[in-house]
Amino acid sequence: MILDQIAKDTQIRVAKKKEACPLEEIREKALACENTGEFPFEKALAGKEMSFICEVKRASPSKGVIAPVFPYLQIAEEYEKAGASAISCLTEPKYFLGQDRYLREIASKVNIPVLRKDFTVDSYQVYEAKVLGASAVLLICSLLEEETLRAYVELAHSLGLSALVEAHDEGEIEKALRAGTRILGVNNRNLKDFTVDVENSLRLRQQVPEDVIFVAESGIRTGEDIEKLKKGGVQAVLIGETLMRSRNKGKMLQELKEGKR
Ligand SMILES: O=C(O)c1ccccc1NCC(=O)[C@H](O)[C@H](O)COP(=O)(O)O
Repeated sequence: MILDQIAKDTQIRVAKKKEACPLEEIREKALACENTGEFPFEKALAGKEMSFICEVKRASPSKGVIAPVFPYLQIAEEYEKAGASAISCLTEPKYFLGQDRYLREIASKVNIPVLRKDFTVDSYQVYEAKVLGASAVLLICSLLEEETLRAYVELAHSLGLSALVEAHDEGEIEKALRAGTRILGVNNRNLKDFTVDVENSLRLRQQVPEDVIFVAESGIRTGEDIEKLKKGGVQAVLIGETLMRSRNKGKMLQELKEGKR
């Protein structure tokens, strides 16, 4: 499956990074960063209204290049201005054409929290996310053993980072909850055939307790999708392609928020 290939390549990427800046060094840098213990990402999603995590994404394995022109800072600012709750920034370079610097620059430019969207397979990446200025990291259940998942959730929390733990099915939701997640994302994209179905979030919503923030991820295209998810008790949505392909991203976000599109 594509996820296994991405994970293998990520391990190689992290090993190279460790040669340039060893784990102990990145750990010290992360510990030297400000930690107010306030968890801005979690706070941003915890309101009564539906929260919008808007993604800055150049490409993806399923869609190829989505944004041949990629003014990432401008996009992030447009999202913020249009009322995004948080930004998701891809840093994976091979399949998503992401860069660490996109995250660093965006996090220092906007006043809303930024999620580091990467394929976390090593604690190194959690420390690195903190150093880059992220407020949250993505942890994908299927990439991590339960004990490792728990350890990374705890590590993120100890650094003042939130963890968005991503699940695809009932079993992974149970695993995420046992690992102590406070924010659970259900990915509507089937990573075997890349089909998307927002019903996946609605179906799995019942399994997640009310005190855990529930995020629906992927394949969200219309105001109708948003309304359906709202009615189903979903607190936040993560939207990438629909916004990235729009010529006027701010307007698109506003219309989605109003349930118009
Ligand atoms: O999108 C892919 O092709 C993909 C393939 C393998 C692993 C992850 C993948 N997507 C990452 C995401 O989760 C999305 O970027 C995110 O949920 C936004 O989805 P969308 O709104 O459909 O762009």
